[in-house]
Amino acid sequence: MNTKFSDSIRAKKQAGFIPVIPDIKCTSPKEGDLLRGRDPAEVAKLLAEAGAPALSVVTESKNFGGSLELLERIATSTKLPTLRKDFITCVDDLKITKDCGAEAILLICATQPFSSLMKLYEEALKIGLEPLVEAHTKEELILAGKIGAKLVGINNRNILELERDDGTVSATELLAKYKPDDAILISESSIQTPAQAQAAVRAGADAVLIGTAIWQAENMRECYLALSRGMGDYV
Ligand SMILES: O=C(O)c1ccccc1NCC(=O)[C@H](O)[C@H](O)COP(=O)(O)O
Repeated sequence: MNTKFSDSIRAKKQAGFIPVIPDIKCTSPKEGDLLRGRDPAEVAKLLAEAGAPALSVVTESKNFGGSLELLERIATSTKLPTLRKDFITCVDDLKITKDCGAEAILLICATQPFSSLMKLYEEALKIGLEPLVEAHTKEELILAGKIGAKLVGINNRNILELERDDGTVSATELLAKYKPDDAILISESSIQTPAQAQAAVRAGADAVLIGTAIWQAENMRECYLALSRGMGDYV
């Protein structure tokens, strides 16, 4: 059985690194094609070998070019705990995610009312998936606390604008203090440099989730290593 998503993040942090979760995303609604001919599963392998504690795979197809097949390929080939990022709306989505071999599932506060979020949260735990509850405002972080979330994300961008807005790490700096006390906090999106990854950690994040900067780097491995050390002038 794979290590739990949250345990893997904790272990990387205890080893003295910034736990950087690479986001395997084929297309960015803002930047276009990120693959540029590369096989995303091979990239996932490369980043796993560079020391990633966990992976995120965007499965939404229309805007991000993802798929469940890709999730399954990556979850089964890397053996790293894998998060499915998509707009999850029903219990069937959870079962399918588990069947693909994922360990964690994204639940977005902005996309549904409290009652359905709560139901999905409880069902995810029953099925054996760790729910990452994603917030973009103070109110949503308070909601995450009411749900009892132990894994919380601050998306520095507004996902309802499909990543076309210019988020910055200052969203994490402003909001981190509202996260539930005992939750692991992940700062997501718009982190481009080691200094920004450091800033997220200084603000209270336990981990960062980074896609575009790694995909656009000339040397993905070196970029990954610089981000996880929080230093260097890569990117
Ligand atoms: O995060 C979401 O809510 C989400 C839901 C469905 C599809 C995609 C979604 N987000 C995309 C991302 O997670 C970003 O790619 C990720 O945070 C990395 O951002 P960046 O480093 O700016 O590419």
